[in-house]
Amino acid sequence: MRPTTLCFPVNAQGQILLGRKKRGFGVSKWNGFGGKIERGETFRACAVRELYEECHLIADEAALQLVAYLDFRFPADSAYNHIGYVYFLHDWKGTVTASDEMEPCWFSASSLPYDEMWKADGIWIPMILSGRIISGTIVFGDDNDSIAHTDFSDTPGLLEQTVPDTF
Ligand SMILES: COc1nc(N)nc2c1ncn2[C@H]1C[C@H](O)[C@@H](COP(=O)(O)OP(=O)(O)OP(=O)(O)O)O1
Repeated sequence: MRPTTLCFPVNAQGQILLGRKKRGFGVSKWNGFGGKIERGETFRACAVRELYEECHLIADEAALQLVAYLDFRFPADSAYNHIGYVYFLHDWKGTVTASDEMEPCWFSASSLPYDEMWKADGIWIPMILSGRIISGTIVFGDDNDSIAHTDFSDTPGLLEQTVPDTF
């Protein structure tokens, strides 16, 4: 799978905007907004484009706050293997509206719907909500859904890699 981005808008009350995925990878799960990078894009350009496509918020690349680098591994089906950069966003233009891909909803940071999210989200999202900047590997089980293993470390000063030109 091509490299991805994931963006979590955070409003002035500290609420997090999630979207319920209507189709594709992770369908029916709540998640941040993002998707696969397109040829010639930077990670930040991908994050800005996907945010607009999925909930119609308009972001400036410079406003994206990089908080995590994740390496998602699926030993049972390596075609799903991918990396992703995760951003918080506190400043945007426009109004949140649904798209054909996501049904958006604001959640209190202390009551995110982890039961209806990717299973590892309940491990790493609390880390970034507490202010940590992390890099991690998440290894999924044979069902490509349960967690076999995770490994996270603090990486202050995290920066995006150059986009590989091999995907
Ligand atoms: C496997 O664990 C994951 N956890 C979380 N929280 N988010 C994940 C995981 N794996 C992928 N993601 C994110 C990364 C992207 O934001 C989306 C997947 O993007 P998608 O496949 O929908 O990409 P698009 O380019 O939007 O899709 P189309 O090809 O349908 O346009 O999930």
